[in-house]
Amino acid sequence: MENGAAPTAPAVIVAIDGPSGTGKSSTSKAVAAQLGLSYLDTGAQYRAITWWMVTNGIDTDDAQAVAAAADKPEILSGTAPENPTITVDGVDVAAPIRTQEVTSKVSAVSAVPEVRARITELQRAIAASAVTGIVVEGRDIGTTVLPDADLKIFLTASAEARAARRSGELKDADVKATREALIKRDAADSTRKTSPLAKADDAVEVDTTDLTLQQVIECVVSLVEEKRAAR
Ligand SMILES: Nc1ncnc2c1ncn2[C@@H]1O[C@H](COP(=O)(O)OP(=O)(O)O)[C@@H](O)[C@H]1O
Ligand SMILES: Nc1ccn([C@H]2C[C@H](O)[C@@H](COP(=O)(O)OP(=O)(O)O)O2)c(=O)n1
Repeated sequence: MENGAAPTAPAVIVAIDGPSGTGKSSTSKAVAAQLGLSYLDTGAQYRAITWWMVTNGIDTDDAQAVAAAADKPEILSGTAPENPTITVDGVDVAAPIRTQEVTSKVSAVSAVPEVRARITELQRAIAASAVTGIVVEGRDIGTTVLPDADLKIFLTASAEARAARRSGELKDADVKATREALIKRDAADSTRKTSPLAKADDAVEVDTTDLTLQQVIECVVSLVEEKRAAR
């Protein structure tokens, strides 16, 4: 090493994909915090662009109108795992991107190729600038956004477990209705033409149905540490 500087570990890139309610966000944030890595919630970016379309009166079922507006909003993600942030044109949208309206429209907006191209470019730039590394969670991170990630995880869980977890987060939620909405969104996300929700061939699949969140976090931390030790 020149100037006697301590050797620094190369940045580690972790991709975590899977359907809704499998534990991607909670696991990714905790793993990133524990290992001193950045954290990116790519679902929040798709929700943010969907929020912008809704707020600006764009018909989200009109793919051409969505495509034509795809490069208009400026979407910024703060990647500290203890305090992830998201703004659109300078407005904090952390709360409004979680409404039922945005949730019901996000699959249609995120299926539009121009939207995916725009958001994928943002995601790659954020990953490239993460000094110690990053945990990126979504649907197509291991397959499309970061195919050279050091570690790819694909989380799964039964529809029952996922619906129970999601409805536990929402006041007055009906588990049956939540389960139906979640299955419908997963089907739309898995069958779209452009980079659908899919497990990469080299991803490690973890079924979280009968695991506690803590167990899932420990499992992923061990897998990252194994990868780091092997380099
Ligand atoms: N293994 C688990 N066991 C029980 N609850 C979990 C588990 N993993 C996550 N949760 C809870 O389920 C809900 C959805 O988790 P989240 O991380 O948002 O999933 P995703 O990002 O995959 O949609 C959260 O309330 C979270 O605390
Ligand atoms: N990499 C990604 C991440 C999310 N999306 C789309 C598809 C998802 O239904 C929405 C919302 O994702 P988000 O992770 O916030 O969804 P959850 O409600 O946490 O399951 O965004 C995507 O197309 N590609």
